[in-house]
Amino acid sequence: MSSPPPKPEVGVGVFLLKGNKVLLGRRRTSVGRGTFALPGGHLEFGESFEGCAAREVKEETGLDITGIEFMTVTNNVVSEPKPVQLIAVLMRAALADPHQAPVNLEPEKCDGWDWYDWNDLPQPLFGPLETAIGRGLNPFMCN
Ligand SMILES: Nc1nc2c([nH]c(=O)n2[C@H]2C[C@H](O)[C@@H](COP(=O)(O)OP(=O)(O)OP(=O)(O)O)O2)c(=O)[nH]1
Ligand SMILES: [Mg+2]
Repeated sequence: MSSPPPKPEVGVGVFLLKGNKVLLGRRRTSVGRGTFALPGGHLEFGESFEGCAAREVKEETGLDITGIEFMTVTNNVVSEPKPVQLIAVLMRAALADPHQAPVNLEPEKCDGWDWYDWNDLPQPLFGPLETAIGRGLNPFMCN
């Protein structure tokens, strides 16, 4: 008998904006390894999207964020290294302290954080992020 398909995962990703730049880090984890993605992670039981965004950014970068707003939801099936359906709630936010610098607090998951010009994003982007931007998502535009 074949095993049942895996349950979809719910994640929250954060466009952290500074001037015309966005914070990205290259993933070391198996899903999307080697691609540039937003800080973020899995929604915990009972958590709000804003709460998850603030917690994950703090855990991964040490940064405190403010002005956290919902942008959109993505829904992707990734087949490597194993099939998984990723539901990502994408938020945007700003630095609470514009002088605070990111620290790579989970080096087993990320090569390091850096600010990238929105008009000159690094490649390759994490698939679900690439898809959302390719559809016209722009966190610098009002919605
Ligand atoms: N970080 C991040 N995750 C994203 C993006 N787009 C997207 O679909 N996701 C999905 C992939 C994962 O299924 C989910 C959680 O993100 P993650 O892979 O960074 O999770 P994590 O290890 O930091 O989380 P955790 O288990 O420690 O809570 O969100 C994105 O741009 N950035
Ligand atoms: Mg993460």
